[in-house]
Amino acid sequence: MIVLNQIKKIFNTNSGCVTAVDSVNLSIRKGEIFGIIGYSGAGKSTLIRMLNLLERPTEGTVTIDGKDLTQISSKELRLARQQIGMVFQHFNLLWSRTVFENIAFSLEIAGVKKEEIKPQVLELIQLVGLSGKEDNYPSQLSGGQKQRVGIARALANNPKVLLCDEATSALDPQTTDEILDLLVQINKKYNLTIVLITHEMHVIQKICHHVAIMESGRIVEQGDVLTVFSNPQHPVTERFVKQVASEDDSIETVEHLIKKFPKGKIVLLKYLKEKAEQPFITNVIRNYQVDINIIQGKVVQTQEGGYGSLYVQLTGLEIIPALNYLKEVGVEVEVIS
Ligand SMILES: Nc1ncnc2c1ncn2[C@@H]1O[C@H](COP(=O)(O)OP(=O)(O)OP(=O)(O)O)[C@@H](O)[C@H]1O
Repeated sequence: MIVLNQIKKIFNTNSGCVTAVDSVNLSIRKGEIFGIIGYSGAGKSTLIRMLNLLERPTEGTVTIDGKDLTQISSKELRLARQQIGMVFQHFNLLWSRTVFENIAFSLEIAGVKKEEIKPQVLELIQLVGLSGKEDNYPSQLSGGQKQRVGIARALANNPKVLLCDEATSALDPQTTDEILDLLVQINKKYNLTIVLITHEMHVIQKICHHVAIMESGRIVEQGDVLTVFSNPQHPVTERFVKQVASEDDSIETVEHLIKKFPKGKIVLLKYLKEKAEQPFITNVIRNYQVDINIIQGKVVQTQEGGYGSLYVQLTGLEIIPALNYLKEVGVEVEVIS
Protein backbone atom coordinates (compact mmCIF):
# COMPACT_ATOMS: atom_id res chain seq x y z
CA MET A 1 0.00 0.00 0.00
CA ILE A 2 2.90 2.36 0.80
CA VAL A 3 6.00 1.80 -1.28
CA LEU A 4 9.21 3.74 -0.92
CA ASN A 5 11.54 3.14 -3.82
CA GLN A 6 15.19 4.17 -3.64
CA ILE A 7 14.40 7.17 -1.44
CA LYS A 8 17.27 9.53 -0.83
CA LYS A 9 17.42 12.87 0.99
CA ILE A 10 20.46 15.10 0.81
CA PHE A 11 20.53 18.36 2.78
CA ASN A 12 22.86 21.08 1.55
CA THR A 13 24.28 22.87 4.56
CA ASN A 14 26.96 25.54 4.99
CA SER A 15 29.39 22.84 6.02
CA GLY A 16 28.59 20.56 3.07
CA CYS A 17 26.07 17.92 2.03
CA VAL A 18 24.38 15.64 4.58
CA THR A 19 22.81 12.43 3.31
CA ALA A 20 20.03 11.97 5.88
CA VAL A 21 18.29 9.09 4.08
CA ASP A 22 20.19 6.89 1.69
CA SER A 23 18.54 4.60 -0.91
CA VAL A 24 15.74 3.30 1.27
CA ASN A 25 13.25 0.75 -0.05
CA LEU A 26 10.22 -0.10 2.08
CA SER A 27 6.83 -1.72 1.55
CA ILE A 28 4.20 -1.15 4.18
CA ARG A 29 1.02 -3.21 4.01
CA LYS A 30 -2.46 -1.88 4.56
CA GLY A 31 -3.66 -2.23 8.14
CA GLU A 32 -0.31 -2.96 9.72
CA ILE A 33 1.61 -1.08 12.38
CA PHE A 34 5.07 -0.52 10.95
CA GLY A 35 7.81 0.73 13.24
CA ILE A 36 11.06 2.40 12.20
CA ILE A 37 13.67 2.43 14.95
CA GLY A 38 17.09 4.02 15.09
CA TYR A 39 19.37 6.07 17.28
CA SER A 40 19.51 9.85 17.13
CA GLY A 41 20.60 11.07 13.71
CA ALA A 42 19.78 7.79 11.94
CA GLY A 43 17.38 9.58 9.60
CA LYS A 44 14.02 8.48 11.03
CA SER A 45 12.36 11.92 11.15
CA THR A 46 13.50 12.77 7.66
CA LEU A 47 12.21 9.42 6.39
CA ILE A 48 8.76 9.66 7.98
CA ARG A 49 8.39 13.27 6.82
CA MET A 50 8.96 12.08 3.25
CA LEU A 51 5.89 9.82 3.51
CA ASN A 52 3.63 12.88 3.26
CA LEU A 53 6.19 14.97 1.42
CA LEU A 54 6.68 17.41 4.31
CA GLU A 55 10.22 16.70 3.19
CA ARG A 56 10.66 16.20 -0.56
CA PRO A 57 13.00 13.34 -1.50
CA THR A 58 16.11 14.27 -3.45
CA GLU A 59 15.69 10.99 -5.34
CA GLY A 60 13.22 8.11 -5.43
CA THR A 61 9.45 7.69 -5.28
CA VAL A 62 6.81 7.59 -2.53
CA THR A 63 3.79 5.64 -3.72
CA ILE A 64 0.60 5.41 -1.67
CA ASP A 65 -2.23 3.30 -3.08
CA GLY A 66 -0.59 3.35 -6.48
CA LYS A 67 -0.16 7.15 -6.59
CA ASP A 68 3.37 8.53 -6.71
CA LEU A 69 3.27 11.59 -4.46
CA THR A 70 6.44 13.01 -5.97
CA GLN A 71 4.73 13.35 -9.37
CA ILE A 72 1.37 14.91 -8.51
CA SER A 73 0.33 18.59 -8.59
CA SER A 74 0.30 20.67 -5.39
CA LYS A 75 -3.52 20.60 -5.40
CA GLU A 76 -3.56 16.79 -5.60
CA LEU A 77 -0.88 16.66 -2.91
CA ARG A 78 -3.06 18.76 -0.59
CA LEU A 79 -5.88 16.24 -1.02
CA ALA A 80 -3.53 13.28 -0.64
CA ARG A 81 -2.24 14.75 2.63
CA GLN A 82 -5.76 14.72 4.06
CA GLN A 83 -5.55 10.96 3.80
CA ILE A 84 -2.38 10.94 5.90
CA GLY A 85 -2.75 12.00 9.54
CA MET A 86 0.30 12.87 11.61
CA VAL A 87 1.03 12.86 15.33
CA PHE A 88 4.05 14.69 16.76
CA GLN A 89 6.31 14.23 19.77
CA HIS A 90 5.48 17.71 21.12
CA PHE A 91 1.82 17.52 20.13
CA ASN A 92 1.83 20.72 17.96
CA LEU A 93 -1.56 21.86 19.34
CA LEU A 94 -3.01 25.34 18.99
CA TRP A 95 -2.59 26.69 22.51
CA SER A 96 -5.25 29.39 22.26
CA ARG A 97 -7.91 26.89 21.20
CA THR A 98 -9.84 24.39 23.29
CA VAL A 99 -9.72 20.62 22.82
CA PHE A 100 -12.90 20.81 20.74
CA GLU A 101 -11.58 23.68 18.62
CA ASN A 102 -8.22 22.00 18.03
CA ILE A 103 -9.93 18.94 16.58
CA ALA A 104 -12.57 20.97 14.70
CA PHE A 105 -9.80 22.98 13.05
CA SER A 106 -8.72 20.02 10.85
CA LEU A 107 -12.29 19.61 9.63
CA GLU A 108 -12.72 23.36 9.00
CA ILE A 109 -9.58 23.37 6.85
CA ALA A 110 -10.88 20.38 4.89
CA GLY A 111 -14.09 22.33 4.16
CA VAL A 112 -16.47 20.14 6.17
CA LYS A 113 -19.90 21.78 6.68
CA LYS A 114 -20.33 23.52 10.03
CA GLU A 115 -23.29 21.37 11.15
CA GLU A 116 -21.34 18.18 10.45
CA ILE A 117 -18.32 19.26 12.45
CA LYS A 118 -19.78 19.08 15.96
CA PRO A 119 -20.96 15.43 15.93
CA GLN A 120 -17.72 14.30 14.31
CA VAL A 121 -15.58 16.12 16.87
CA LEU A 122 -17.60 14.73 19.79
CA GLU A 123 -17.23 11.21 18.40
CA LEU A 124 -13.47 11.66 18.10
CA ILE A 125 -13.26 13.06 21.64
CA GLN A 126 -15.04 9.98 22.91
CA LEU A 127 -12.83 7.67 20.85
CA VAL A 128 -9.65 9.04 22.40
CA GLY A 129 -11.11 9.05 25.92
CA LEU A 130 -11.38 12.80 26.48
CA SER A 131 -15.11 13.17 27.10
CA GLY A 132 -15.68 16.02 29.54
CA LYS A 133 -12.49 17.84 28.46
CA GLU A 134 -14.00 19.49 25.36
CA ASP A 135 -13.63 23.01 26.71
CA ASN A 136 -10.21 22.63 28.29
CA TYR A 137 -7.19 24.40 26.81
CA PRO A 138 -4.03 22.39 26.08
CA SER A 139 -2.28 24.03 29.05
CA GLN A 140 -4.89 22.43 31.31
CA LEU A 141 -4.12 18.90 30.06
CA SER A 142 -1.52 16.29 30.99
CA GLY A 143 1.01 15.14 28.37
CA GLY A 144 -1.00 11.99 27.67
CA GLN A 145 -4.22 14.00 27.27
CA LYS A 146 -2.47 16.43 24.90
CA GLN A 147 -1.35 13.51 22.79
CA ARG A 148 -4.92 12.18 22.75
CA VAL A 149 -5.98 15.52 21.26
CA GLY A 150 -3.15 15.17 18.73
CA ILE A 151 -4.40 11.72 17.77
CA ALA A 152 -8.05 12.84 17.50
CA ARG A 153 -7.01 15.76 15.30
CA ALA A 154 -4.93 13.45 13.08
CA LEU A 155 -7.93 11.13 12.67
CA ALA A 156 -10.44 13.88 11.92
CA ASN A 157 -10.39 13.47 8.15
CA ASN A 158 -10.61 9.66 8.20
CA PRO A 159 -7.06 9.16 7.00
CA LYS A 160 -5.84 5.93 5.43
CA VAL A 161 -2.48 6.28 7.12
CA LEU A 162 -1.40 7.63 10.49
CA LEU A 163 2.21 8.76 10.86
CA CYS A 164 3.54 8.95 14.42
CA ASP A 165 6.74 10.95 14.84
CA GLU A 166 8.10 9.86 18.26
CA ALA A 167 4.53 10.18 19.56
CA THR A 168 5.32 8.80 23.02
CA SER A 169 8.88 10.05 23.51
CA ALA A 170 7.81 12.98 25.71
CA LEU A 171 5.63 10.79 27.95
CA ASP A 172 6.30 8.76 31.10
CA PRO A 173 6.27 4.93 30.82
CA GLN A 174 2.69 4.43 32.04
CA THR A 175 1.26 7.17 29.83
CA THR A 176 3.32 5.78 26.94
CA ASP A 177 1.62 2.41 27.41
CA GLU A 178 -1.84 4.02 27.52
CA ILE A 179 -1.20 5.91 24.28
CA LEU A 180 0.21 2.77 22.63
CA ASP A 181 -2.93 0.86 23.70
CA LEU A 182 -5.03 3.61 22.10
CA LEU A 183 -3.07 3.32 18.85
CA VAL A 184 -3.61 -0.46 18.78
CA GLN A 185 -7.34 0.05 19.45
CA ILE A 186 -7.58 2.53 16.55
CA ASN A 187 -5.54 0.27 14.25
CA LYS A 188 -7.90 -2.64 14.92
CA LYS A 189 -11.14 -0.62 14.79
CA TYR A 190 -10.43 1.12 11.47
CA ASN A 191 -7.82 -1.23 9.97
CA LEU A 192 -5.74 1.95 9.84
CA THR A 193 -2.15 1.68 8.63
CA ILE A 194 0.17 3.19 11.23
CA VAL A 195 3.79 4.10 10.58
CA LEU A 196 5.77 5.19 13.60
CA ILE A 197 9.32 6.17 14.36
CA THR A 198 10.91 5.67 17.75
CA HIS A 199 14.19 5.06 19.52
CA GLU A 200 12.54 2.74 22.07
CA MET A 201 12.36 -0.99 21.39
CA HIS A 202 9.57 -1.24 23.96
CA VAL A 203 7.30 0.66 21.55
CA ILE A 204 8.15 -1.73 18.71
CA GLN A 205 7.70 -4.78 20.92
CA LYS A 206 4.37 -3.65 22.28
CA ILE A 207 2.48 -2.58 19.16
CA CYS A 208 4.30 -3.15 15.86
CA HIS A 209 3.82 -5.98 13.37
CA HIS A 210 6.83 -5.08 11.26
CA VAL A 211 10.01 -3.23 12.06
CA ALA A 212 12.80 -1.59 10.10
CA ILE A 213 16.06 -0.70 11.83
CA MET A 214 17.85 2.42 10.58
CA GLU A 215 21.47 3.47 10.87
CA SER A 216 23.23 6.29 9.03
CA GLY A 217 20.30 6.87 6.69
CA ARG A 218 19.96 3.23 5.67
CA ILE A 219 17.68 0.36 6.62
CA VAL A 220 20.08 -2.24 8.03
CA GLU A 221 17.49 -4.88 8.86
CA GLN A 222 13.74 -5.34 8.56
CA GLY A 223 11.16 -8.03 9.09
CA ASP A 224 8.29 -9.11 11.26
CA VAL A 225 8.82 -8.14 14.87
CA LEU A 226 8.90 -11.63 16.31
CA THR A 227 11.59 -12.84 13.89
CA VAL A 228 13.72 -9.74 14.36
CA PHE A 229 13.41 -9.99 18.15
CA SER A 230 14.16 -13.66 18.39
CA ASN A 231 16.97 -13.67 15.83
CA PRO A 232 18.53 -10.22 15.35
CA GLN A 233 21.13 -10.16 12.57
CA HIS A 234 22.70 -6.72 12.66
CA PRO A 235 24.73 -5.38 15.65
CA VAL A 236 22.46 -2.31 15.89
CA THR A 237 19.40 -4.57 16.06
CA GLU A 238 21.08 -6.62 18.79
CA ARG A 239 21.63 -3.45 20.81
CA PHE A 240 17.98 -2.50 20.47
CA VAL A 241 16.79 -5.98 21.40
CA LYS A 242 18.90 -5.74 24.54
CA GLN A 243 16.86 -2.67 25.56
CA VAL A 244 13.95 -4.96 26.29
CA ALA A 245 15.91 -8.09 27.21
CA SER A 246 17.00 -8.66 30.77
CA GLU A 247 20.33 -7.17 31.78
CA ASP A 248 21.52 -10.64 32.75
CA ASP A 249 21.84 -11.71 29.12
CA SER A 250 25.30 -10.22 28.79
CA ILE A 251 28.16 -12.56 27.93
CA GLU A 252 29.91 -11.68 31.22
CA THR A 253 26.99 -13.23 33.02
CA VAL A 254 27.17 -16.33 30.85
CA GLU A 255 30.85 -16.76 31.76
CA HIS A 256 29.90 -16.31 35.37
CA LEU A 257 27.23 -19.00 34.98
CA ILE A 258 29.72 -21.45 33.51
CA LYS A 259 31.91 -21.04 36.60
CA LYS A 260 28.98 -21.24 38.94
CA PHE A 261 27.43 -24.34 37.33
CA PRO A 262 30.39 -26.48 36.24
CA LYS A 263 28.51 -29.78 36.06
CA GLY A 264 26.70 -31.11 32.96
CA LYS A 265 25.91 -28.66 30.18
CA ILE A 266 24.62 -25.12 30.17
CA VAL A 267 22.29 -24.61 27.26
CA LEU A 268 20.40 -21.63 25.90
CA LEU A 269 16.93 -22.62 24.71
CA LYS A 270 15.08 -20.19 22.43
CA TYR A 271 11.53 -20.84 21.35
CA LEU A 272 8.54 -19.13 19.79
CA LYS A 273 5.74 -19.59 22.30
CA GLU A 274 3.13 -20.53 19.71
CA LYS A 275 5.43 -23.03 17.98
CA ALA A 276 6.63 -24.78 21.10
CA GLU A 277 3.26 -25.39 22.70
CA GLN A 278 4.22 -28.71 24.23
CA PRO A 279 5.34 -28.68 27.85
CA PHE A 280 8.83 -29.50 26.60
CA ILE A 281 10.65 -29.14 29.92
CA THR A 282 8.26 -31.60 31.59
CA ASN A 283 8.60 -34.01 28.65
CA VAL A 284 12.39 -33.94 28.85
CA ILE A 285 12.41 -34.71 32.56
CA ARG A 286 9.81 -37.48 32.19
CA ASN A 287 11.33 -39.20 29.18
CA TYR A 288 15.09 -38.81 29.57
CA GLN A 289 17.49 -39.42 32.40
CA VAL A 290 18.33 -35.79 32.95
CA ASP A 291 17.73 -33.10 35.53
CA ILE A 292 17.05 -29.52 34.44
CA ASN A 293 17.97 -26.53 36.50
CA ILE A 294 16.55 -23.28 35.11
CA ILE A 295 19.21 -20.63 35.65
CA GLN A 296 17.62 -17.58 34.08
CA GLY A 297 15.18 -16.69 31.36
CA LYS A 298 12.56 -14.42 29.95
CA VAL A 299 9.47 -14.42 27.77
CA VAL A 300 8.88 -11.40 25.55
CA GLN A 301 5.39 -10.69 24.27
CA THR A 302 4.91 -8.90 20.90
CA GLN A 303 1.86 -8.13 18.73
CA GLU A 304 2.69 -11.22 16.68
CA GLY A 305 3.06 -13.59 19.62
CA GLY A 306 5.73 -14.32 22.19
CA TYR A 307 9.16 -15.88 22.34
CA GLY A 308 11.16 -17.18 25.23
CA SER A 309 14.80 -17.74 26.01
CA LEU A 310 15.96 -19.87 28.90
CA TYR A 311 19.42 -20.64 30.23
CA VAL A 312 19.27 -24.13 31.73
CA GLN A 313 21.77 -26.54 33.24
CA LEU A 314 21.31 -30.16 32.18
CA THR A 315 22.89 -32.96 34.20
CA GLY A 316 22.45 -36.73 33.93
CA LEU A 317 23.07 -39.60 31.52
CA GLU A 318 20.92 -38.62 28.53
CA ILE A 319 21.83 -35.02 27.79
CA ILE A 320 22.39 -35.48 24.04
CA PRO A 321 19.11 -37.39 23.38
CA ALA A 322 17.28 -34.78 25.48
CA LEU A 323 18.76 -31.95 23.39
CA ASN A 324 17.84 -33.79 20.18
CA TYR A 325 14.25 -34.06 21.42
CA LEU A 326 14.15 -30.32 22.13
CA LYS A 327 15.36 -29.56 18.59
CA GLU A 328 12.70 -31.92 17.18
CA VAL A 329 9.89 -30.00 18.91
CA GLY A 330 11.08 -26.69 17.48
CA VAL A 331 13.25 -25.33 20.27
CA GLU A 332 16.49 -23.64 19.16
CA VAL A 333 19.32 -25.14 21.21
CA GLU A 334 22.65 -23.41 21.79
CA VAL A 335 25.15 -25.28 23.95
CA ILE A 336 27.07 -22.74 26.02
CA SER A 337 29.37 -25.14 27.89
N1 LIG B 1 16.88 20.38 7.66
C1 LIG B 1 18.08 19.79 7.79
N2 LIG B 1 19.19 20.38 7.33
C2 LIG B 1 20.39 19.79 7.42
N3 LIG B 1 20.60 18.58 7.97
C3 LIG B 1 19.54 17.95 8.46
C4 LIG B 1 18.22 18.51 8.41
N4 LIG B 1 17.36 17.64 8.98
C5 LIG B 1 18.09 16.58 9.38
N5 LIG B 1 19.40 16.75 9.07
C6 LIG B 1 20.50 15.80 9.32
O1 LIG B 1 20.11 14.55 8.79
C7 LIG B 1 20.50 13.49 9.64
C8 LIG B 1 19.27 12.68 10.06
O2 LIG B 1 18.45 13.49 10.89
P1 LIG B 1 17.03 13.02 11.41
O3 LIG B 1 16.46 14.13 12.25
O4 LIG B 1 16.22 12.55 10.27
O5 LIG B 1 17.44 11.79 12.33
P2 LIG B 1 16.60 11.07 13.47
O6 LIG B 1 16.91 9.64 13.38
O7 LIG B 1 15.18 11.46 13.37
O8 LIG B 1 17.24 11.70 14.78
P3 LIG B 1 16.50 12.22 16.11
O9 LIG B 1 15.90 11.00 16.77
O10 LIG B 1 17.61 12.84 16.91
O11 LIG B 1 15.48 13.22 15.64
C9 LIG B 1 21.24 14.14 10.80
O12 LIG B 1 22.61 14.11 10.52
C10 LIG B 1 20.73 15.56 10.80
O13 LIG B 1 21.67 16.45 11.33
